[in-house]
Amino acid sequence: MTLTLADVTLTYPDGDARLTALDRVSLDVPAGTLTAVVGPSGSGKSSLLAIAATLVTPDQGRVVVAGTDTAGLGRAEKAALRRERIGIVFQQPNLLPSLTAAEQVQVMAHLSGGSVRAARARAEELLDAVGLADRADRRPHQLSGGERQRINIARALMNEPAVLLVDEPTSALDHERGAAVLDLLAALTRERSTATVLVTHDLAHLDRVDGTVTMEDGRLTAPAATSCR
Ligand SMILES: Nc1ncnc2c1ncn2[C@@H]1O[C@H](COP(=O)(O)OP(=O)(O)OP(=O)(O)O)[C@@H](O)[C@H]1O
Repeated sequence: MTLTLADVTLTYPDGDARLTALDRVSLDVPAGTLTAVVGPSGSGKSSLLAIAATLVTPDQGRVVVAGTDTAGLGRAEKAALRRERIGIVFQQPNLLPSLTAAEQVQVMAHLSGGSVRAARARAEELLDAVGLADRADRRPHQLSGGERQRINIARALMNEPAVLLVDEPTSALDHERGAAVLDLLAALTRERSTATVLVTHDLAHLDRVDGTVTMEDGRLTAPAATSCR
Protein backbone atom coordinates (compact mmCIF):
# COMPACT_ATOMS: atom_id res chain seq x y z
CA MET A 1 0.00 0.00 0.00
CA THR A 2 1.32 3.42 -0.86
CA LEU A 3 -0.77 5.20 1.76
CA THR A 4 -1.90 3.48 4.92
CA LEU A 5 -3.74 4.92 7.88
CA ALA A 6 -4.07 2.28 10.60
CA ASP A 7 -6.36 2.83 13.58
CA VAL A 8 -5.79 6.58 13.54
CA THR A 9 -7.36 8.67 16.29
CA LEU A 10 -7.09 12.45 16.32
CA THR A 11 -8.49 14.75 19.00
CA TYR A 12 -8.52 18.53 19.29
CA PRO A 13 -8.77 20.55 22.51
CA ASP A 14 -12.38 21.54 23.15
CA GLY A 15 -12.64 23.64 26.31
CA ASP A 16 -11.75 21.33 29.19
CA ALA A 17 -12.48 18.24 27.10
CA ARG A 18 -11.23 16.80 23.77
CA LEU A 19 -13.17 16.60 20.54
CA THR A 20 -12.58 13.38 18.62
CA ALA A 21 -12.14 14.37 14.95
CA LEU A 22 -10.97 10.92 13.81
CA ASP A 23 -11.96 7.77 15.65
CA ARG A 24 -9.83 4.69 14.86
CA VAL A 25 -9.79 5.35 11.15
CA SER A 26 -8.11 2.81 8.87
CA LEU A 27 -7.62 3.34 5.15
CA ASP A 28 -5.38 1.66 2.58
CA VAL A 29 -4.83 3.33 -0.78
CA PRO A 30 -2.80 1.33 -3.32
CA ALA A 31 -0.66 3.00 -5.98
CA GLY A 32 -2.61 3.85 -9.12
CA THR A 33 -6.00 4.10 -7.40
CA LEU A 34 -8.29 6.97 -6.53
CA THR A 35 -10.33 6.87 -3.31
CA ALA A 36 -13.02 9.46 -2.62
CA VAL A 37 -13.82 10.48 0.96
CA VAL A 38 -17.33 11.87 1.35
CA GLY A 39 -19.38 12.83 4.38
CA PRO A 40 -21.20 15.70 6.06
CA SER A 41 -19.56 18.93 7.12
CA GLY A 42 -17.56 18.47 10.31
CA SER A 43 -17.34 14.68 9.93
CA GLY A 44 -13.53 14.69 9.77
CA LYS A 45 -12.64 14.70 6.07
CA SER A 46 -10.15 17.58 6.23
CA SER A 47 -8.64 16.10 9.39
CA LEU A 48 -8.07 12.86 7.51
CA LEU A 49 -6.29 14.71 4.69
CA ALA A 50 -4.17 16.69 7.17
CA ILE A 51 -3.12 13.44 8.85
CA ALA A 52 -2.27 11.80 5.51
CA ALA A 53 -0.28 14.92 4.55
CA THR A 54 1.70 14.58 7.82
CA LEU A 55 0.67 18.15 8.64
CA VAL A 56 -0.98 16.90 11.83
CA THR A 57 0.21 14.09 14.13
CA PRO A 58 -2.39 11.58 15.33
CA ASP A 59 -2.95 10.88 19.03
CA GLN A 60 -2.85 7.18 18.18
CA GLY A 61 -2.40 4.95 15.17
CA ARG A 62 0.03 4.69 12.28
CA VAL A 63 0.45 6.71 9.11
CA VAL A 64 2.64 5.08 6.45
CA VAL A 65 3.50 7.09 3.32
CA ALA A 66 5.26 5.34 0.44
CA GLY A 67 6.72 2.75 2.81
CA THR A 68 7.82 5.26 5.45
CA ASP A 69 6.22 5.01 8.88
CA THR A 70 5.88 8.66 9.86
CA ALA A 71 5.74 7.99 13.61
CA GLY A 72 9.47 8.29 14.15
CA LEU A 73 10.04 11.33 11.94
CA GLY A 74 10.98 14.79 13.19
CA ARG A 75 9.67 18.04 11.71
CA ALA A 76 12.40 18.39 9.10
CA GLU A 77 12.06 14.75 8.02
CA LYS A 78 8.30 15.16 7.66
CA ALA A 79 8.81 18.32 5.61
CA ALA A 80 11.19 16.40 3.33
CA LEU A 81 8.71 13.53 3.00
CA ARG A 82 5.98 16.02 2.06
CA ARG A 83 8.21 17.74 -0.47
CA GLU A 84 9.41 14.54 -2.11
CA ARG A 85 6.55 12.05 -1.80
CA ILE A 86 3.28 13.94 -1.24
CA GLY A 87 1.39 16.23 -3.62
CA ILE A 88 -1.37 18.37 -2.16
CA VAL A 89 -4.11 20.01 -4.21
CA PHE A 90 -5.85 22.58 -2.05
CA GLN A 91 -9.42 23.71 -2.63
CA GLN A 92 -8.35 27.20 -3.68
CA PRO A 93 -5.52 27.10 -6.21
CA ASN A 94 -3.58 29.93 -4.46
CA LEU A 95 -1.69 30.75 -7.62
CA LEU A 96 0.78 33.63 -7.54
CA PRO A 97 -0.79 36.50 -9.56
CA SER A 98 2.43 37.59 -11.27
CA LEU A 99 3.58 34.18 -12.52
CA THR A 100 2.63 32.47 -15.76
CA ALA A 101 1.06 29.02 -15.77
CA ALA A 102 4.44 27.45 -16.60
CA GLU A 103 6.17 29.36 -13.78
CA GLN A 104 3.51 28.37 -11.22
CA VAL A 105 4.38 24.74 -11.89
CA GLN A 106 8.16 25.23 -12.16
CA VAL A 107 8.38 27.03 -8.85
CA MET A 108 7.77 23.75 -7.00
CA ALA A 109 10.98 22.29 -8.41
CA HIS A 110 12.98 25.37 -7.43
CA LEU A 111 11.84 24.86 -3.85
CA SER A 112 13.44 21.41 -3.85
CA GLY A 113 16.59 22.57 -5.59
CA GLY A 114 16.37 20.90 -9.02
CA SER A 115 17.96 22.27 -12.20
CA VAL A 116 16.07 25.06 -13.99
CA ARG A 117 16.19 23.32 -17.35
CA ALA A 118 14.80 20.04 -15.98
CA ALA A 119 12.08 21.96 -14.12
CA ARG A 120 11.06 23.79 -17.28
CA ALA A 121 10.85 20.56 -19.27
CA ARG A 122 8.82 18.84 -16.59
CA ALA A 123 6.48 21.81 -16.20
CA GLU A 124 5.86 21.73 -19.94
CA GLU A 125 5.17 18.02 -19.84
CA LEU A 126 2.72 18.44 -16.94
CA LEU A 127 0.89 21.39 -18.51
CA ASP A 128 0.46 19.19 -21.55
CA ALA A 129 -0.79 16.32 -19.36
CA VAL A 130 -3.47 18.57 -17.81
CA GLY A 131 -4.47 19.92 -21.23
CA LEU A 132 -3.00 23.42 -20.86
CA ALA A 133 0.05 23.36 -23.15
CA ASP A 134 -1.40 26.33 -25.05
CA ARG A 135 -1.96 28.34 -21.85
CA ALA A 136 1.63 28.12 -20.53
CA ASP A 137 2.28 31.88 -20.81
CA ARG A 138 -0.96 33.06 -19.25
CA ARG A 139 -1.26 34.56 -15.80
CA PRO A 140 -4.01 33.43 -13.36
CA HIS A 141 -6.42 36.28 -14.19
CA GLN A 142 -6.30 35.19 -17.86
CA LEU A 143 -7.45 31.66 -17.00
CA SER A 144 -10.82 30.13 -16.12
CA GLY A 145 -11.52 28.55 -12.72
CA GLY A 146 -11.22 25.08 -14.22
CA GLU A 147 -7.90 25.96 -15.86
CA ARG A 148 -6.56 27.33 -12.58
CA GLN A 149 -7.53 24.10 -10.86
CA ARG A 150 -5.67 22.13 -13.56
CA ILE A 151 -2.54 24.18 -12.88
CA ASN A 152 -3.00 23.45 -9.22
CA ILE A 153 -3.01 19.74 -10.06
CA ALA A 154 0.03 20.02 -12.35
CA ARG A 155 1.89 21.85 -9.59
CA ALA A 156 1.11 19.10 -7.07
CA LEU A 157 2.54 16.51 -9.49
CA MET A 158 5.77 18.39 -10.15
CA ASN A 159 7.87 16.41 -7.71
CA GLU A 160 6.47 13.03 -8.82
CA PRO A 161 4.61 12.31 -5.60
CA ALA A 162 3.65 8.79 -4.56
CA VAL A 163 0.63 10.14 -2.70
CA LEU A 164 -1.73 12.78 -4.09
CA LEU A 165 -4.15 14.45 -1.67
CA VAL A 166 -6.93 16.50 -3.19
CA ASP A 167 -9.32 18.74 -1.22
CA GLU A 168 -12.69 19.63 -2.81
CA PRO A 169 -11.29 20.28 -6.31
CA THR A 170 -14.69 20.81 -7.92
CA SER A 171 -16.36 23.07 -5.34
CA ALA A 172 -15.92 26.22 -7.44
CA LEU A 173 -16.67 24.56 -10.79
CA ASP A 174 -19.84 23.92 -12.73
CA HIS A 175 -20.99 20.35 -13.41
CA GLU A 176 -19.20 19.93 -16.72
CA ARG A 177 -15.88 21.39 -15.56
CA GLY A 178 -16.13 19.38 -12.33
CA ALA A 179 -16.55 16.18 -14.37
CA ALA A 180 -13.53 17.10 -16.50
CA VAL A 181 -11.35 17.66 -13.42
CA LEU A 182 -12.43 14.30 -11.98
CA ASP A 183 -11.66 12.58 -15.32
CA LEU A 184 -8.25 14.21 -15.29
CA LEU A 185 -7.52 13.13 -11.70
CA ALA A 186 -8.57 9.55 -12.47
CA ALA A 187 -6.36 9.45 -15.58
CA LEU A 188 -3.33 10.99 -13.86
CA THR A 189 -3.71 8.61 -10.92
CA ARG A 190 -3.40 5.65 -13.25
CA GLU A 191 -0.72 7.08 -15.54
CA ARG A 192 1.48 8.26 -12.67
CA SER A 193 0.63 5.47 -10.21
CA THR A 194 -0.21 7.82 -7.39
CA ALA A 195 -2.23 6.76 -4.38
CA THR A 196 -4.84 9.49 -4.63
CA VAL A 197 -7.29 10.57 -1.95
CA LEU A 198 -10.02 13.00 -2.92
CA VAL A 199 -12.17 14.75 -0.32
CA THR A 200 -15.41 15.97 -1.80
CA HIS A 201 -18.95 17.09 -1.05
CA ASP A 202 -19.80 16.57 -4.67
CA LEU A 203 -21.34 13.14 -5.21
CA ALA A 204 -21.93 13.78 -8.90
CA HIS A 205 -18.79 12.33 -10.45
CA LEU A 206 -17.96 9.41 -8.20
CA ASP A 207 -18.34 6.88 -11.01
CA ARG A 208 -14.78 7.95 -11.94
CA VAL A 209 -13.18 6.74 -8.69
CA ASP A 210 -12.00 3.29 -7.63
CA GLY A 211 -13.60 3.39 -4.18
CA THR A 212 -15.65 5.66 -1.96
CA VAL A 213 -15.51 5.82 1.82
CA THR A 214 -17.89 7.81 3.99
CA MET A 215 -16.89 9.74 7.10
CA GLU A 216 -19.47 10.14 9.83
CA ASP A 217 -18.63 11.65 13.21
CA GLY A 218 -14.96 10.86 12.74
CA ARG A 219 -15.51 7.27 11.67
CA LEU A 220 -15.22 5.63 8.30
CA THR A 221 -18.48 3.87 7.61
CA ALA A 222 -17.68 2.13 4.34
CA PRO A 223 -14.60 0.08 3.48
CA ALA A 224 -12.02 1.45 1.05
CA ALA A 225 -12.54 -1.60 -1.13
CA THR A 226 -16.08 -0.53 -2.08
CA SER A 227 -15.60 -0.31 -5.80
CA CYS A 228 -17.66 1.97 -7.99
CA ARG A 229 -16.29 0.47 -11.18
N1 LIG B 1 -7.98 22.99 14.70
C1 LIG B 1 -9.10 22.52 15.25
N2 LIG B 1 -9.33 22.69 16.57
C2 LIG B 1 -10.45 22.21 17.14
N3 LIG B 1 -11.40 21.52 16.48
C3 LIG B 1 -11.22 21.32 15.17
C4 LIG B 1 -10.07 21.81 14.48
N4 LIG B 1 -10.16 21.45 13.17
C5 LIG B 1 -11.33 20.78 13.05
N5 LIG B 1 -11.96 20.69 14.24
C6 LIG B 1 -13.22 19.97 14.50
O1 LIG B 1 -13.02 18.61 14.14
C7 LIG B 1 -14.18 18.07 13.51
C8 LIG B 1 -13.81 17.57 12.11
O2 LIG B 1 -13.48 18.71 11.32
P1 LIG B 1 -13.00 18.58 9.79
O3 LIG B 1 -12.58 19.94 9.34
O4 LIG B 1 -12.02 17.48 9.67
O5 LIG B 1 -14.38 18.15 9.08
P2 LIG B 1 -14.78 18.14 7.52
O6 LIG B 1 -15.53 16.87 7.31
O7 LIG B 1 -13.57 18.37 6.70
O8 LIG B 1 -15.74 19.40 7.42
P3 LIG B 1 -16.07 20.33 6.12
O9 LIG B 1 -16.70 19.42 5.12
O10 LIG B 1 -17.03 21.33 6.69
O11 LIG B 1 -14.78 20.94 5.67
C9 LIG B 1 -15.23 19.20 13.52
O12 LIG B 1 -16.07 19.01 14.63
C10 LIG B 1 -14.40 20.46 13.66
O13 LIG B 1 -15.14 21.47 14.32
